[in-house]
Amino acid sequence: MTKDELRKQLRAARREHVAALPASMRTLVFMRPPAPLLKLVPDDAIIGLYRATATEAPAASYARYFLEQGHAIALPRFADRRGAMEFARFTDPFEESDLENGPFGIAQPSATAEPAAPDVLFVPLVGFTTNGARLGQGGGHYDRWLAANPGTTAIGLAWDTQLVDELPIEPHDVPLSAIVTPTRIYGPFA
Ligand SMILES: Nc1nc2c(c(=O)[nH]1)N(C=O)[C@@H](CNc1ccc(C(=O)N[C@@H](CCC(=O)O)C(=O)O)cc1)CN2
Ligand SMILES: Nc1ncnc2c1ncn2[C@@H]1O[C@H](COP(=O)(O)OP(=O)(O)OP(=O)(O)O)[C@@H](O)[C@H]1O
Repeated sequence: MTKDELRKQLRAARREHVAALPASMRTLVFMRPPAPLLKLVPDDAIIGLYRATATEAPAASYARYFLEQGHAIALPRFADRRGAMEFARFTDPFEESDLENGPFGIAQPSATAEPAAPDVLFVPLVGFTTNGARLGQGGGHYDRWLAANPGTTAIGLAWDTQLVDELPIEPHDVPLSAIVTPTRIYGPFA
């Protein structure tokens, strides 16, 4: 199957999976990072997160958790749809008062928010494999950012239905260090 065919199938599976979850359940998963993964997070690490869409694994509790642990939080920001992805500080994960509408229909830090490059980056995904391969939205945003910032530890957050046996891998695809689902931790991979 091509990446586009896989995306179509996996997005549909993700939508159905989330629609079948009671709203109360959706808010109770991904409450905080599992202990084995915290070993990948240095005390002074800047934590990159994302502002989840309705069907992605929710990342809001992680933002609040890491903020309370004293970490700086950063979210993706785009000047416009064609621009490169950068990261900027997210200081209010409780009220989200410092976010504004972004070009992909995803809230993002305002243009005046201070740039900050994550050391540990939690990423959304469309599909993943047990050994850390990742299929994204197809924009190449994360792959390009990770190629330009090679020291970054990238960790996927996903629903279990996003697991696939195999993904077509291209040379630019950057593997994940670990993936967290509501039932499992895959990795950390050496
Ligand atoms: N929550 C979130 N934030 C993110 C990403 C993401 O995947 N999820 N990105 C990852 O790169 C970057 C934004 N880039 C994006 C590139 C393409 C599409 C996109 O094609 N979205 C589909 C909708 C897919 C669906 O929800 O079924 C679309 O607009 O048709 C979205 C974001 C950074 N921020
Ligand atoms: N490091 C890179 N340098 C230049 N182009 C890149 C790089 N990484 C990815 N691309 C380009 O981005 C496009 C999308 O790539 P791909 O289908 O692998 O995206 P994805 O992994 O699903 O998306 P994302 O990384 O945003 O989650 C492709 O045209 C690819 O050539």
